[in-house]
Amino acid sequence: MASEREVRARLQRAGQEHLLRFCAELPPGPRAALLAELGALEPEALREHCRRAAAACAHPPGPPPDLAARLRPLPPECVGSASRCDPEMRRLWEEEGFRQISLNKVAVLLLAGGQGTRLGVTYPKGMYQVGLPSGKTLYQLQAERIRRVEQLAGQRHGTRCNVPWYIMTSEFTLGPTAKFFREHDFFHLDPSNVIMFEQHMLPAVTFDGKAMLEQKDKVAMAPDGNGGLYCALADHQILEDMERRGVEFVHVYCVDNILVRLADPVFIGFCVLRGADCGAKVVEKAYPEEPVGVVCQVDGVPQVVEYSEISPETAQLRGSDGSLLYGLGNICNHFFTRDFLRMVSSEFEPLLKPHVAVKKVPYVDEEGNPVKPIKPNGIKMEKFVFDVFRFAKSFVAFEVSREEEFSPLKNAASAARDNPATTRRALLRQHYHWALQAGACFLDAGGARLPELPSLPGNREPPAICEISPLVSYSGEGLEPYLQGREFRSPLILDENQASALQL
Ligand SMILES: CC(=O)N[C@H]1[C@@H](OP(=O)(O)O)O[C@H](CO)[C@@H](O)[C@@H]1O
Repeated sequence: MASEREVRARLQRAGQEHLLRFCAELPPGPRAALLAELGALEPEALREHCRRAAAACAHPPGPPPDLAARLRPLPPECVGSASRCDPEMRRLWEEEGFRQISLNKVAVLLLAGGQGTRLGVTYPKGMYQVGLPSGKTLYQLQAERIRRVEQLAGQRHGTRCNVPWYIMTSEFTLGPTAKFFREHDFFHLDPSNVIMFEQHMLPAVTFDGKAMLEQKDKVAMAPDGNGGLYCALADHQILEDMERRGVEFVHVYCVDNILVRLADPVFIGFCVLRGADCGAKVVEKAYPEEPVGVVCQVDGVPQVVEYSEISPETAQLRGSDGSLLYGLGNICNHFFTRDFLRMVSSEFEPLLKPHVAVKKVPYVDEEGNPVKPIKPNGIKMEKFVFDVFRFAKSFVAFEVSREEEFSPLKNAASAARDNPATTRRALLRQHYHWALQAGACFLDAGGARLPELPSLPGNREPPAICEISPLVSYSGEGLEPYLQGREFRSPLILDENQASALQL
């Protein structure tokens, strides 16, 4: 381990010697921990990181002044749609997706390094359960969708196949996530097909370019954003692992969308048949200020303009048909070929510009007292996963229905949107709808038929509670043998046991 003198010399080179100001008074254990943490920071990179953070912060906040003039909607030929296409076309995409899955060429990759600050939990978001009757967490729903999609592909092609699950965690989420998976027996997935790896952390920086101490013996560190993926892929030889397994196509997604379709065969098939190296699933934005990035072109190349970086005027622009001009909302579900990921990790990653987030960062003051700031005091620098779209040779966007595929858990219960209640409702409405489509009928306590969904406002609870295990149905398929022509009273929990009982 590096000595204090060595660490001090390195920090001097980075202009960050103040990080050692409490070192002399620390007991041996914490002192060694601090020196180890600081010794791992590469001086030139640290200097550059702090310089960039302060420089970026010196610019006025908000979108770059010339951005609006450089934006264009994506050309229609780059955009496909799952909901507004010929059903035969959709069938072909799905068929192709299943074929690739059955050949073990598809993996999923979860971005799960975030801290869940908005949700207000101290554990990884994937461990959250939104109050479904089954009590399932986001991780469990995702694991079960993987198992079901493997099963469906296997049945179609008479094979046994695997969809490896890569999970990018951070210093905050790796320990608890790994423990949670072990405690739940990997949700009956083969542990050798669940590969966790860690993204980097970067110091938070003051407005004048000084890395911050969170405690006397600990630097205030934050994950380097979901675009930290590309460094992490290289650091942990993940692409080599994919190559060994024969994976060619990767579905990258973020943890919080309760309706996420892992390795969605329709999306995979669409991207593969289009010959795309990079793709993004989108939904139509619900309203101009919705906090989703928009997929569009900047200077003629595909890009996502994040919700924090688009001006309200641009967000409100409408086309001649009255719809939002920049209305393709990014739902953080991306398709990449392994080749594309290799190119990005080995060549283009250094070109990704970090984005600046000004945040409230807990720190210790000059006397060493811990302070919880009430206003933003520090800068976190994050790379964004979608910033690589501009390097694609063939980029496509794929529009899907919000009701079927997008309901993110971002906020605590007190927020009006994207909270535990809205995500639970979105899933239960979907399952109620699937059950009706499969020919089920729900009765109220007095035995009268309950209504179908389309007549109900979007924000209402479904008339009856129906939760369908992903192990029984991935996207509404295959439910008729259990439900057709049958009457149910709320709640109907259709898990594997109930399904077998109903089939008898
Ligand atoms: C950097 C990044 O990936 N931002 C994504 C991501 O936003 P967060 O607010 O960071 O969760 O998810 C949104 C969809 O839920 C998507 O619209 C947005 O562009």
